[in-house]
Amino acid sequence: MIDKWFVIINPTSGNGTSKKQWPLIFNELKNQQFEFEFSFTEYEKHSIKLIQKTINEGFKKFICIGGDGTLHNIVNGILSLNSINISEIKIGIIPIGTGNDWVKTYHIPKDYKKAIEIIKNKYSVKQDIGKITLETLKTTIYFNNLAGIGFDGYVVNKVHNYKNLGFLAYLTGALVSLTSYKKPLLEISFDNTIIKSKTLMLLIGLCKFSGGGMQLTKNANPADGLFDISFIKNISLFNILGNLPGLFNGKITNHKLVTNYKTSYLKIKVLDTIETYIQADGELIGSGDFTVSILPKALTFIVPKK
Ligand SMILES: Nc1ncnc2c1ncn2[C@@H]1O[C@H](COP(=O)(O)OP(=O)(O)OP(=O)(O)O)[C@@H](O)[C@H]1O
Repeated sequence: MIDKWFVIINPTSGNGTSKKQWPLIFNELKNQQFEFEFSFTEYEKHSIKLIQKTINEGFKKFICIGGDGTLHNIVNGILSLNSINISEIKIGIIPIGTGNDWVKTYHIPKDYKKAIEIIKNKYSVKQDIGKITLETLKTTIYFNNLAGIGFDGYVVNKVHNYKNLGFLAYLTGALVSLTSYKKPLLEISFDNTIIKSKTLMLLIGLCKFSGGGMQLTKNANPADGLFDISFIKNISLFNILGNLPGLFNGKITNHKLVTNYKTSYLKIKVLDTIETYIQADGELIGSGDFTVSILPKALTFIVPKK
């Protein structure tokens, strides 16, 4: 086992801010007596390979410098390695992304010096992880923040056009997408419930925030062994504009058009031919039928002490 940290930097995250800030972060890590090695990601999803390689070399402590997509890839790299003792692995985060949604649940600050101080303190929590199995591709994808099918996936598909708008990128993407999106007919089964309906979106949450700070699931708790589900049949552009603050302060989950559930397993079937978009942690992962199950307290993250 190697006691040094391994730092993974996505130089493209936050519209290139990671790359610009790296020399400052490097110096701060040295000043704070961190012993570490590091690597930049060189292409999409490279952090999956990087983390697997470094785990195989014996590293157990990681620092992720990037946004939600980089963390998502790191989580996927770890969980798809079957042969390791995952409980020994710890992940700290210096958030430099566009949305930076996962860190908001834990109040990890964007200021890199404060984020490094938190990592140095090494206080950690175990968090639930979601596991998605896509039926057509027979692939498994893990998520640590929130997944969804429908309009939110459609927005993720468009949002790269607006990343230069920072945290407003997701809201802008959503407003621009509302007129062109077509609702698929879904069958959503969990526990003793079956919902068959045209669906604007189905959100499957572990943590509280998504879409650049929006709160679209109710009472999300990342370690209760349950997903927080929001099912939205329909909502008009007019309704969204009228409820704009509610998207960010969580009040939207009380809207009569939003239904909330808690469960640990769901099965989703697409009953028509309308194209579907499934997103996990803001990354588009596929389409079609899928199942989602929870892995209780599967991964350890370094967070501020409450
Ligand atoms: N060297 C690279 N070149 C191109 N893309 C990369 C590279 N390294 C990583 N990526 C991809 O960059 C994407 C975006 O990264 P990330 O989500 O961390 O930043 P962001 O989009 O700015 O932030 P957020 O997800 O918080 O909005 C990820 O899907 C990842 O696969």
